[in-house]
Amino acid sequence: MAEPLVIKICGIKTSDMLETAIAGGADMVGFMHFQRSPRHASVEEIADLISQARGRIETCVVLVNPDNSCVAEIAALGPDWIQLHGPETPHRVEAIRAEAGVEIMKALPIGSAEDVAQVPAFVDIADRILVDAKPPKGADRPGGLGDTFDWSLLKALDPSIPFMLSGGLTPQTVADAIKTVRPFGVDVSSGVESAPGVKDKRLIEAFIRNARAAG
Ligand SMILES: O=C(O)c1ccccc1N[C@@H]1O[C@H](COP(=O)(O)O)[C@@H](O)[C@H]1O
Repeated sequence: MAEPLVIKICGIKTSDMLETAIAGGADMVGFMHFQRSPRHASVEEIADLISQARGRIETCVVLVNPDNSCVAEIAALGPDWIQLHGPETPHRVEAIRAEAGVEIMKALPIGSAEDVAQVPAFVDIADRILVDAKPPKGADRPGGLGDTFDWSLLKALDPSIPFMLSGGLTPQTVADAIKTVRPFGVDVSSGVESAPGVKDKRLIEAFIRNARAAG
């Protein structure tokens, strides 16, 4: 039997929206710890959210090219996952994984066939691969921009490599994405917001409902 689709709602900042994701049936929530993000949450806020979520839904803290002290501070909060969403090399991902002692999801930006060719180098190092839209030149952050990418590029990926899909997904597009790309899971942030950093209960519920129906 096929594995059930993993649904991740990312950029949660409030207790209410965490409850919405849990009640809606998401598998995983993400908390951003990156100052330039409109979804940034402090270490203290993330600690409270992880406590609220523990044993109810998987938690993931998103970091961008973190130094060792940041990794240690976040790992001490006991998330299930750390998502690395910066230009971390395979060597650095390996070191962070050893340092953190939690599962690592490596986000990889996709904008060309060359980007897809980078994916296999991370497969045996990260616990999970997340593919995302490559940000435009000059973007102030490497993700969470609501941009999508040409999913047909992923046809070049070895079909035995499981991955999660992100990048501009919305309640309206997630079913098509699942049917077209056949990812292991889906991840959304901007597409379930009414304004940057402001999650919308009805959009979160609709995203989960539509993803489940398609997956
Ligand atoms: O959300 C952000 O601001 C962000 C900043 C830096 C790195 C990653 C970020 N977001 C992650 O990007 C993907 C896709 O997001 P979207 O659905 O296109 O908005 C997702 O994992 C976000 O959590």
